[in-house]
Amino acid sequence: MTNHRPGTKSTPLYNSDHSSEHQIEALQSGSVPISVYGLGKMGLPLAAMYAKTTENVLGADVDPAVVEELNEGHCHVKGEPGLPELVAELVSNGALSATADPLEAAEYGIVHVVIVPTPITAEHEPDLSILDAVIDDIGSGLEAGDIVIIECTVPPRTTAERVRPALESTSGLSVGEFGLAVCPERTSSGRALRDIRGAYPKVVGGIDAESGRVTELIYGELTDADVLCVSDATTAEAVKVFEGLYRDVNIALANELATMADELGIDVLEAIEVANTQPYCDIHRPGPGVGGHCIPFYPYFVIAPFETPTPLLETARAVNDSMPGFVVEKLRAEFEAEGTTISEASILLLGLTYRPGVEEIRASPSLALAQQLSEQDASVYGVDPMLESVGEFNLQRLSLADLEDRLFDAVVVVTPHEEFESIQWDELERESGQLFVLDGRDALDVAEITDAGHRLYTIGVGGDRGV
Ligand SMILES: NC(=O)C1=CN([C@@H]2O[C@H](COP(=O)(O)OP(=O)(O)OC[C@H]3O[C@@H](n4cnc5c(N)ncnc54)[C@H](O)[C@@H]3O)[C@@H](O)[C@H]2O)C=CC1
Ligand SMILES: CC(=O)N[C@@H]1[C@@H](OP(=O)(O)OP(=O)(O)OC[C@H]2O[C@@H](n3ccc(=O)[nH]c3=O)[C@H](O)[C@@H]2O)O[C@H](C(=O)O)[C@@H](O)[C@@H]1O
Repeated sequence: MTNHRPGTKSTPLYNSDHSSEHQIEALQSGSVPISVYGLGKMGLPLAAMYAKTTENVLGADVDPAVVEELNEGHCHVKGEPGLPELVAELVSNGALSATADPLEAAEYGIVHVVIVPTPITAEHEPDLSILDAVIDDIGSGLEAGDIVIIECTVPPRTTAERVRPALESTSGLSVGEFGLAVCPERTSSGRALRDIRGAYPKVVGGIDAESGRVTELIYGELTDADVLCVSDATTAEAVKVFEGLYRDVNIALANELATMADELGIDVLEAIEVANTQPYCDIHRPGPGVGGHCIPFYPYFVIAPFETPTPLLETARAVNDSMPGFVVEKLRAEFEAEGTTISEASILLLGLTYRPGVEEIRASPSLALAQQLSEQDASVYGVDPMLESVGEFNLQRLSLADLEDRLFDAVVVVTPHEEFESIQWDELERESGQLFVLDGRDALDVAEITDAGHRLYTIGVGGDRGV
């Protein structure tokens, strides 16, 4: 991969004297080198889409295995339709390559796209240490005419008050000499290429007007959808976080209503489905918890850094975090009702990642479930076809094949991977009495479970639908 820094074929976009048409032509012809920092579930598809458009992307990732796999034309991200083929094509034609040295990428790119993890700490504070490290790397290679685009999700005001001063101090340049903007990634794993290509508008907010203009021009070439330019960088950050807050609060509403199913004596899922026929109603789906490193984390990007009280966000987090406990209590009550105890039980968790088809375990409900069940001395087992190792979980790993000759007292459907459709429920048995099946995601065929003679409890439905 040759270096296209200014002085050769490179064409800076920020403060460019060229026409927009010339800038777009330069972008499309490989004269605008792009550096993408973070080649994970979001960064790799994004780098690929940038490379497809600009033919000149250097990805940077601190994980040597990620870099090595990419440079061999392999796609380390699972479950993204079209991505393996696209990565292979782009690497073979020289449009995409990777380095384990972010400093090399900082020297290389004119456009610097940042999409690294922005997790929270154990104390529920935003952890921007990785972002800080990348920004320091970029600052060391930043040149006049460059632009930095923050795609990772960050607390509002981060770009204006944390990223900008850091870039200015490490580069010795000021905004006005380089650009800085926010274009939050709104994509979902499992449909990343479709989403990035344009399932919905891209949102762009610049630290200054020229940054907004350049970023709008770039994403206008990347996406088929609209590019919505908002007032400033902080507004763009807030748009992304607000989407996640809406989802967490809405899921909490569904979960709270689901816990009422037994007392109401109705199928709450049916009530939700019919309520949602009203165009102003969009109650989400209840479940055994809310996982991933997005939805459960984003509320803390507002709760922690700001003084304004956020009782709704905190209550929603508490409701969603209580759902694994709701499942454990259901199991305990079931065993108690039959005269046994959870401490004598052998319990199987089906699905350990946070949602089907995505190889991510952060904040997965199964983490809390395994921990809480183990604390009650239950024997806990877990199956997940997406995971090679389950060291983070307090349970014993089983394969789907292992289920044939095992006896369980209860099975909990936490994350219904499509591989579980092959389970022969009539072959699952308990040493004595009925197997108790708790369906956390309304994923099972009721008749199949009850015809097999098992007891079924579905979150949101209660214990006796269809039987
Ligand atoms: N996963 C998702 O569904 C979505 C995630 N996002 C946001 O995108 C960002 C990234 O998320 P994911 O791609 O899911 O994370 P990920 O954990 O899948 O990938 C992150 C990648 O960054 C690399 N990395 C870590 N430190 C680095 C550094 N200092 N320099 C360069 N690379 C480094 C890691 O090795 C890893 O390959 C986060 O801010 C997240 O909130 C936004 C929309 C959707
Ligand atoms: C509004 C929205 O759909 N946001 C998406 C979300 O993707 P993510 O991969 O986190 O999946 P998700 O479907 O939100 O699920 C998160 C968690 O919530 C649970 N969940 C989800 C929806 C629901 O009705 N009930 C429910 O319990 C899921 O099981 C999972 O454990 O968060 C992504 C992100 O911001 O990282 C975002 O880009 C995605 O578009």
